[in-house]
Parts: sequence; structure tokens; C-alpha cells
Amino acid sequence: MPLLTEYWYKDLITIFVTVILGAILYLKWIYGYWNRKNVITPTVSLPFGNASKLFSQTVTFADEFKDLYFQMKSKGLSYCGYYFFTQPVLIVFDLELAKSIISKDFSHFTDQITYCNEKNDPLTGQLLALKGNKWKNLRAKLTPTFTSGKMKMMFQSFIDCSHELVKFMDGLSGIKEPFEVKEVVGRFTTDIIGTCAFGIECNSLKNPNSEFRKYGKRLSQPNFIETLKNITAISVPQVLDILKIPLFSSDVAKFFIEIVKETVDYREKNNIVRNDFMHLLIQFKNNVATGELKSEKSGEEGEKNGNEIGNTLTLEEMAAQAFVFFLAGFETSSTTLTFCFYELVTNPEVQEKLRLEIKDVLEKHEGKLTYNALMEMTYMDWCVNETLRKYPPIPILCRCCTEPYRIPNSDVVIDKNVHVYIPIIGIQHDTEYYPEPEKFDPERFSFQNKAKRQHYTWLPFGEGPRACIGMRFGLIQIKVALAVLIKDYKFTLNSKTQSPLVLDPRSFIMTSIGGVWLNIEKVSD
Ligand code: HEM
Repeated sequence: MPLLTEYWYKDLITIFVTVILGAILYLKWIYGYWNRKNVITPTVSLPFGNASKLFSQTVTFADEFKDLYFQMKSKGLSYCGYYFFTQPVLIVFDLELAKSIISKDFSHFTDQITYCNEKNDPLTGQLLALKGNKWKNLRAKLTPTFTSGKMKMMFQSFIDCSHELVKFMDGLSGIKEPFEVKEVVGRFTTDIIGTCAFGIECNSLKNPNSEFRKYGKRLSQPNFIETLKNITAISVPQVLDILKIPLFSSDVAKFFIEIVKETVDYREKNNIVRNDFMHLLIQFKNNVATGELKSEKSGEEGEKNGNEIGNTLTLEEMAAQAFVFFLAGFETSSTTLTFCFYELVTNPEVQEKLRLEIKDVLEKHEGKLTYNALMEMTYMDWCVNETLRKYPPIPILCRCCTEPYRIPNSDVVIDKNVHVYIPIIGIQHDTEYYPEPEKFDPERFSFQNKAKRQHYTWLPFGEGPRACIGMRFGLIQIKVALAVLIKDYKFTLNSKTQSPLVLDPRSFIMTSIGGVWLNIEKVSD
């Protein structure tokens, strides 16, 4: 039956045109947000705002925000507006403002932009995604897991996994096979995180099809639907909430929750104590129940207002934390190692200098790779820092405004729920701070050179209260791999590598298309 006119098809056309016009007007109003605040934005286009190239995956996150950094900074701007689809974002170029947002005035920007809905998806109830006081209490509890003391206690697990890595490399050097470095070091970091976070020997170096490796790959190479869910989670998270769509597929959640459940059961039944992250989580569960560990407010009160982590962790909460350590820990580190190897093979004099340092230090430590020996490898530290400068695995830092904030010396107020991005990829390639930024020069991180640079010019692990909690852990796994490999093997670039590297626009973490292929040869003593 016709509604508006005599003909149903005219009604249909009218409704269709009205909906389209309504959507366009709504988007135009949304995309006027920064204009109304007199904040300059790059040219905005319908329907994706400024992010159309990111949505069509024709540009990488790193290139998008590096280009924007240079384009806007050259106009003398300290910040600009941006629309990630319908989500307004402030992009900050000025180091002082970046410092205020992530450290000095942190109380206005306490949250990450990561999706969190523990009811729909238990795995999102993890440290990186939790908000407000819930995050604050959990962060306070988890921080002791990553002290240098705890790292020393876990160090033997790193060394055990490195033996497998060396065995694997020995095999390759014997048959003179080129190998893709990210695949191999990804298996190594998966094994370490599996051991330390889940107490499980994944053996992915021996068995590349191990379950952990399989899920690791799935998480780092999302398919179209998963990419769409990731984008929705950042730009319009309400859609996932209302439609009750979990961010992580049910089989991923089932795998991680089951593995934590089995580990906890086994350890509790057999009184097993290990120096790892899982043990600490079990202690939280049990100590808290006996009153030894108190969160800032009582769990009951917290449960009431729904904004506190309770006094005890449920199995799902434990699984979510182990999961984030896996998610945040294995690929960032394997990516860093991959780019570091690429630079070491394209700068053979740096590789040689590093090899000499490793041998010298080990000689002083009777040939044993101990925690202290690793800390004495200064040149290695510079090489890793320079890699993280050139290729920060996470190219932007993100915050959500949790309390309105007036930008100092301006009339611009950042409203609650507006996102803020700090494009560290731009800062770390800025000639003002790093002359010849494309050159790989570890000496930039010598004590004297570092002292000459401003703070906040090197941010691969973030800064302030929400900085990376696993920095020490990540650096140790990177350095252990470098120490055992560079000491005994010489690496050169294999012709299968697309050099200069081309980054993959489908990946948020910096990744090169086709990978980095190396030749390996044992060095004589
Ligand atoms: C080279 C290695 C790594 C890099 C470059 C890296 C980088 C980062 C960055 C940029 C952040 C956000 C910081 C901010 O917004 O200020 C972060 C957060 C985080 N990282 Fe890492 N990370 C690495 C290794 C690890 C490892 C090994 C783990 C765990 C075992 C880990 C666990 C986390 C967690 C849980 C957070 C969230 C912290 C919070 O919100 O309180 N990361 N990481």
C-alpha cells in the first residue's frame, strides 16, 4: 500500500533519497567538528573522512601519518584535526603538547582507544583495552611482573628457547638454505611468550604448525571480516556493542581461555611453582582471596559501580591478560628483529662491529650469555634503539580524551571521547631531531648524542603511565636472539627480498611485503 504518494515505487525512491540525504547531512555535520573549533584538517572526503586510503588499504598507517606529520608541520602547525571515518581525532606534532597529553595531564587522557567489552568478548578485558580505574588497578598489580628482578628470574626461559633457535639455524646453515627471518624469529618469540605467559612449551621452532603459532598468525594477518571488525571497533564501537559482535572470533577466545584453565588446574593440583607470568596471575587469584593483596577499593564496591577490577581475577580475566601479553609481545618483538636484521645485512660493517662486541663481552663472562652480559652489550642496545627509531612497530600512539582538555595557550578544547594520535613515525624521521633519517646509524644513541636530543623524540614504547609494560621483556627477547645468532653466523641479503623494503598496507604493525630473506653462513672462531 502506498505511503506518501499514489505509487509505491515513488514512495520507495523518496525514502531512499531521504535516507541518503540524511546520511550525507549527518556526515557533513560530523565532518564540521574541527571546523567549528577552528582546527585545520587535511581535505575531508565522504564517506570515510580522512581515512579513505587506510580503508581501501592503499597506504600503510606508517605512511599515512608520516606524510601528514610533514605536510602539517611544514605549515607551522602544532596539531591538526583528522577524521578516522566518523571519529574525530587530534593529531599532535608538538613535543610539549605530546608530553602534556601522555604524561603531565594524563588524568584527561587515561584510556587507550582499543575496544573493550568484557561481556561480549572476554578477551577484550585486558590491560591494553581496559578503561579508567579498572585499568589503573590492574596496571598496579601487573607492574611487578616486569621488574628487572623478575626478568632475571625468567632469563633462563629465554636462554632455553634460544638453544632451539640456534639448533634451527645450524640446520639452515648446514644446507645453505635462505630463510625468511620474520617467520623464524616469530616462532622464537612465540615460544618465549608461550613459556612465560602461559607456561606452555609451544615448540613452534620444531613444529611451525603448533597451535600457538597458528593463532599468532591469525591475529597478525586478519582477514577481510576481521579487518572490518577492527576498524568498526575503533571508529563506531557501539555497532559491535549493540549487535553483540565479539572482536575476537569464538575459536580464538575458546583456545586461550581453555589453555589458561588447563594450566591453572594442572599447577594447582600438582603444586607447581614457576617463575613466570602465569604464576603471578595464580597468586593474585589466591593471595587476594586470603586478603594479602588489596586493590585500591574493595572488590564488592568495584563490582557495584562496574568500574573496578575485583579483588579476585576470574579465569576469563586471567586468560585476557595472558592473551594480551601474547598479542602485544610476540609480533612487536619479531618485527623489530626482522628490521634489525635487514639493517645489519645492508650495513655489514655494523653487523661486524656488533659481532665483535658480543664476542668481547661473552669472553669476559666465560662464554656464558647471562643477564648481566646482555646488559653490557652497549652497541647492541644502540642498534636495537636505532631499529626502533626507523621502524617503530606501532607507528602512532593513541589516547582517548576522558575529561575535556583545553590545549595550553589556545581556545581549543578537546572534548570527551575525542581520540588523540601522536605520530611517532613522523617524529622519529624528522630531520630536526635526526639528520639523514633514512640512514641507519646506531651512534645516534651513544650517551653524548642522546643527551643532545630533546625528550619525546624516541617513543617506540610510548611514555607516561600507559607506556608499554613489557618493554624490558621485549628488549631481552630481541637481544638474546641477536646475541646467539650474530655471534655464530654471518648474514647477507638474499635476492628474494624486495629491497628497498615495501611496507604492507594491510597491517597496522609495520611489516614488509614478501618478508626479509637472508643467507646464513657459520662464522669460524
Ligand atoms: C619491541 C617490542 C615492543 C614494542 C615496540 C611495544 C610497543 C608498545 C606501545 C607503543 C604500547 C602503547 C604505549 C602508549 O600508548 O604509550 C604498548 C603497550 C603495551 N605493551 Fe608493548 N611493546 C613491545 C613489547 C611488549 C611485550 C613483550 C609485552 C608483554 C609481554 C607487551 C605488552 C604491552 C601491554 C600489556 C601494553 C598495554 C599497557 C597499558 O595500556 O597499560 N609489549 N607496547
